Amino acid sequence: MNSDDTIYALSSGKLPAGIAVIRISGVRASDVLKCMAGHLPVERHASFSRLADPKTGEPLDHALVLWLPGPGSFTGEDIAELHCHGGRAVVAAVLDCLGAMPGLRPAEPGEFTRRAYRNGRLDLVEVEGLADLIGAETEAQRRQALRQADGALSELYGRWRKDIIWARAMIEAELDFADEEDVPGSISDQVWAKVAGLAGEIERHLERSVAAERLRDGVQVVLMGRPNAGKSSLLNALSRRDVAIVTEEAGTTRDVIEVHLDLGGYPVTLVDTAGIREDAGRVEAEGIRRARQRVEAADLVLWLRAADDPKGREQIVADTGAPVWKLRSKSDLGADADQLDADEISISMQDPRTIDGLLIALAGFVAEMVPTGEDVLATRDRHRQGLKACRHALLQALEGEGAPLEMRAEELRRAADHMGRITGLIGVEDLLDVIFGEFCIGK
Ligand SMILES: Nc1nc2c(ncn2[C@@H]2O[C@H](COP(=O)(O)OP(=O)(O)OP(=O)(O)O)[C@@H](O)[C@H]2O)c(=O)[nH]1
Ligand SMILES: [K+]
Ligand SMILES: [Mg+2]
Repeated sequence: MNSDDTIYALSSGKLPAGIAVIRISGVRASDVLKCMAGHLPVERHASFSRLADPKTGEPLDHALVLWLPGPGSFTGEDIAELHCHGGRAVVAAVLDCLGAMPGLRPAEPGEFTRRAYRNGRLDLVEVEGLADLIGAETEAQRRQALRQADGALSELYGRWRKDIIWARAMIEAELDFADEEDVPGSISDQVWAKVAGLAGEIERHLERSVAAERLRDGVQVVLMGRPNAGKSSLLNALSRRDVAIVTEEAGTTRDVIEVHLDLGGYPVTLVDTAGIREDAGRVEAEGIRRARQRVEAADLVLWLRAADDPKGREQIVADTGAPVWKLRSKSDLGADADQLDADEISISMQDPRTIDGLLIALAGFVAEMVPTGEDVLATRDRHRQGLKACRHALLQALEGEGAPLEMRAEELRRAADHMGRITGLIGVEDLLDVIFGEFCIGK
């Protein structure tokens, strides 16, 4: 794979579609337009053109074409866009012609964005924001991803890195004067006070970022309970879809089933599990093991006991640090309301109001867990690891009081490097394949 090739790909979605957008990036982009559309349009103006096979002259389609010369384009290279009719045969014919042109080859997944990164159009945090924006399923996710893609998080990390570099420069300047006995210590005191302030700021940022990661990945709500408690029925009702199989047979669900919900703009992953019981067969036992595993990562557990199950009460709720909401399911089957424990919520598939009530309560819970407002927060484990390492180096520098200043300055250099690695300014080659592999072809 040559990174200087001109690359092309279908950048729009599944075919057939009304319109298909084919994107070409690289030095040969202008030749593509001249050969296939017969002319190079005015830059950044859409023009209507007849596309033809450059070899045979055979007409292929009528299309809107765009000429977006670098370096001000998305990739920083010359870009041509062909907005053709979205028929499978149309797109196949155009892609065939592109493939037959020398110096052109199909793009790898994420390769357009990779070039944008290489050409300094985006830093790594912005690239990740872009991936999140494409993956965003809810309104709150979209807002958070857009802020990140627009550079708000990069700006914060860039500012912190500059502050650290400044602190190091000041300390190193002090080193140069170290021989002179009566240099007042006040400048270095100020520098260390700033470093301490920054370490505190990073710590608070880390604390709040847990919520941002929840928003990115979705709040995990796990349904548990004995077999036949009505877990799969509840999953279907909450998601208003027929996702999980429901039968009167105990042990119907054997595997973990996930549904993604949008609750008031916030993403929720609802997880249905195998009913927990001791005398399960092999497959079911494996399902129960997986259920217990999922509960470890849960943000909330909904524990169901059926109103007509005398054993329901004995069942011990699984090991979890998450809050547990106790639901008494099938309440239409339980005769007397006094059986309801004070901390139980009563639900029934026969009464849609109970499901609506539960949905509202869930939406409230989820809204509490995810960040509010326009906070700019770390959204990934990668950011968190980098920030922790940076903060650790800052603390080392601060605690080194009495140690040679050279060593403390070296810790500051490390701290700045950790920060630089988050945005991709420093030594990230090993990360690139993972990050760009997240994208689809055509982005
Ligand atoms: N009367 C009544 N029946 C219900 C209610 N909810 C579920 N059921 C019935 O209870 C049976 C079991 O429901 P499921 O949703 O499969 O229960 P489950 O907890 O997923 O069961 P397993 O996957 O086997 O652990 C089915 O026959 C459902 O139709 C309810 O609110 N009222
Ligand atoms: K069942
Ligand atoms: Mg089930």
